[in-house]
Amino acid sequence: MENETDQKHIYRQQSKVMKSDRYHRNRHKGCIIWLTGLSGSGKSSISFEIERLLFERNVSAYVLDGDNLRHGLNRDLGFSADDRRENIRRSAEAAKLFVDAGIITLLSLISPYRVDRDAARALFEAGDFIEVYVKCPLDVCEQRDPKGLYKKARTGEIREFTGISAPYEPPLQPEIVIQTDSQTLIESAEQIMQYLRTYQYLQD
Ligand SMILES: Nc1ncnc2c1ncn2[C@@H]1O[C@H](COP(=O)(O)OS(=O)(=O)O)[C@@H](OP(=O)(O)O)[C@H]1O
Ligand SMILES: Nc1ncnc2c1ncn2[C@@H]1O[C@H](COP(=O)(O)OP(=O)(O)O)[C@@H](O)[C@H]1O
Repeated sequence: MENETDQKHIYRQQSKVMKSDRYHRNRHKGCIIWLTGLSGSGKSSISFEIERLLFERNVSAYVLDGDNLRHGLNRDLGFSADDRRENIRRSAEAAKLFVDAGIITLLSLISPYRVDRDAARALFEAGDFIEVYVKCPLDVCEQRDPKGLYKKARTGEIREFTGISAPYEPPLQPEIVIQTDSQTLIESAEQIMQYLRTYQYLQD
């Protein structure tokens, strides 16, 4: 690390507001719901649907969407394995700030490499990280092709496209698996809402 010496002189500052204080005030926990899956599997649709459902219940929730982050914070990054790793690292660090603030944070990123997702998980306390595998066969994603990207990947106009010319490693032990080729969007969102209620992320 180029600034290892400088890092030695940086100290963590402690908030006077405890995590439990926020939980009691907000009546819900802060956590990260990490949605991983192929392009077109349904990550964004599900995230924004849950954000709306939670908002209607007066729960603080916010979506950090991979596409949107790549317009700002991550605009300098492409799709090589190294750039994806940095994309995921920065996004996870940003999400951690939201979680510390007590917000239910939905992060939808293809995040194709297991090692990168595991590194993200390691940033969070046990129970604060909910990995959701948004599972959908490649041929169904390709048929949906909501942005016409698979077509471009097949002609070679887009290189290193996940599922076509770059790998996707499915999670081994995600907290939730959502099968979006056999469910409606509403059913998929409800599956995550049910998890939040069952494990008391929501108090009422
Ligand atoms: N080469 C390549 N591979 C995959 N995806 C591509 C590529 N080029 C552009 N896009 C568009 O970028 C979105 C994926 O960005 P992410 O930040 O989620 O990707 S990653 O987590 O860093 O792998 C992805 O969004 P979603 O379709 O919502 O998944 C695509 O719209
Ligand atoms: N159960 C489901 N959950 C989420 N999306 C679904 C589902 N069934 C069909 N879809 C459709 O699949 C597409 C998924 O696109 P999108 O949410 O942009 O995926 P991603 O963010 O993973 O690229 C949308 O057109 C959506 O309406």
